[in-house]
Amino acid sequence: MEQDTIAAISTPLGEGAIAIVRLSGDEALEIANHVFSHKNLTDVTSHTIHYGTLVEPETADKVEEVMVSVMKAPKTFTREDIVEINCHGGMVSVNRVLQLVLRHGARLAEPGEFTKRAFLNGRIDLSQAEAVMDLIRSKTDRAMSLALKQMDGRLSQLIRDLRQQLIETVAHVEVNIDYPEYDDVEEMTNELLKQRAQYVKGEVQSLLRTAKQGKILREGIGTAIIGKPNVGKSSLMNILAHDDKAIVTEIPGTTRDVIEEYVNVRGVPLRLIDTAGIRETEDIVEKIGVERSRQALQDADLILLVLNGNEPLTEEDRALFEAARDLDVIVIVNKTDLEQQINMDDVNEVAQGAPVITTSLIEEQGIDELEQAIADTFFDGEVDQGDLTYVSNVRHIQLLEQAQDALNDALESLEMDMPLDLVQIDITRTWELLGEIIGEDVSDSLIDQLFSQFCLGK
Ligand SMILES: Nc1nc2c(c(=O)[nH]1)N(C=O)[C@@H](CNc1ccc(C(=O)N[C@@H](CCC(=O)O)C(=O)O)cc1)CN2
Ligand SMILES: Nc1nc2c(ncn2[C@@H]2O[C@H](COP(=O)(O)OP(=O)(O)OP(=O)(O)O)[C@@H](O)[C@H]2O)c(=O)[nH]1
Ligand SMILES: [Mg+2]
Repeated sequence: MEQDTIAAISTPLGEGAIAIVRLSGDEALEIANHVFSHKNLTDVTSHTIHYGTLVEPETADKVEEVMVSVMKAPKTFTREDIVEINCHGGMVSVNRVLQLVLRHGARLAEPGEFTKRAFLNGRIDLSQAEAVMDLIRSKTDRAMSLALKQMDGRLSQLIRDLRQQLIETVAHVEVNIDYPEYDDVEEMTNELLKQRAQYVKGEVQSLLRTAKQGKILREGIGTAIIGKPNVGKSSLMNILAHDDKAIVTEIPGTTRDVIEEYVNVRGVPLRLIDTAGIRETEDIVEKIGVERSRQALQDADLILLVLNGNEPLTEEDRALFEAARDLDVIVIVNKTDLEQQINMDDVNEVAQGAPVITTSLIEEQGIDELEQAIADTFFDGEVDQGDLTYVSNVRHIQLLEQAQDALNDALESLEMDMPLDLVQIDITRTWELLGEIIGEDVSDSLIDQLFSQFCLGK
């Protein structure tokens, strides 16, 4: 495929030891060679790196001292010729190098265009390309492992197998209709279709079942720590994060704003949010903080509701339970090192079956039990089934749900002995929907939109 040569800065902008300007396309080598002195880059062995200087070709003015990697098609990231110029990391240096190659025949790449070329040139499919973006955005170990698996093409392979099954079924039905060998061909075909549709539906459903965990592994569980002022919310944040991120003092109303931190609890990634203690207040700053806490509570997947065991349960506490009513809640009765004033029967009653854990955060008591309760809530006690293929991408989940609907339509038509060509339409539709996950038959505008979400130089 004839492609113009693109260039971009592929490392983050800012000061660093080294920065990379990457070129991809038919003229990558020529362009780089044109501004490189010391050596002819067009006849070096592929996948080698070369020391030299970049110069302004007209004036021979030195622009930068660099290392240049040469990777010839097709065994490259884009399947095109790639040149990577390793220059000194600094805003001016790297921009100079980029400007130099742009002035000598390269075009500035769009966001995601390198990966888009890898897709268009068939090195990876769409779900693998999306995984590249997920990998870059990963904020937890788990999220990264998940992205890596998807880059491997696990999901793609599964989807391909299912599509193969569907297309074979369609072909089978055609043959049966066109060349009926037996008298009861209608019935047999009906039976075959039913079996296959059921099988594919089962696979689609089991993929969808991983979606909740996939989303969690990807984004982390939005976990809000709520409670009255001074009960120990920030102390809990710090203990789970193994870091003194939040300020802890004996003054109620210490936390004024929402503090966020990614933490890993027994393999469960949490996006932990420490909030301002919720109470009626006249202090303007605190008031805003309290409002944000209420918002955080709305957005959360899991609530850690902290109570002070050294005080009786108050109306304010009960109001918090009310606010968290329909969410996953873990109740923490803190400060067990002090005299117990709270009535545990009351707590268990308002908890309505939610786990209740007692802790002394100051003496680090009860932390294990709490961590276990968090893990249990989301993985039913078992952490990670390593070989599951997770779907975590919203686009994929939507397509799978639509495929499930189409399969249900097909099965319903079969149940009602509808004409087989009607069933075929639903099966073909399923085949198309699954194809969109891996990028077969997707429109240019969808492709543009997906890749534009990438960062520059990727
Ligand atoms: N300097 C640099 N480091 C980088 C990248 C890069 O583009 N440049 N990558 C950018 O994301 C990642 C590595 N990803 C890559 C993925 C595939 C191929 C590649 O050439 N694949 C060929 C053949 C590989 C071989 O077996 O030799 C292929 O699949 O055909 C290269 C890099 C991370 N590190
Ligand atoms: N005795 C005792 N004190 C604790 C315990 N946990 C926290 N504290 C103390 O309680 C006080 C308040 O703790 P924080 O973690 O700041 O409480 P908070 O809920 O974040 O408070 P606000 O941000 O003001 O809403 C501090 O003096 C902590 O040292 C505990 O288990 N036992
Ligand atoms: Mg606090």
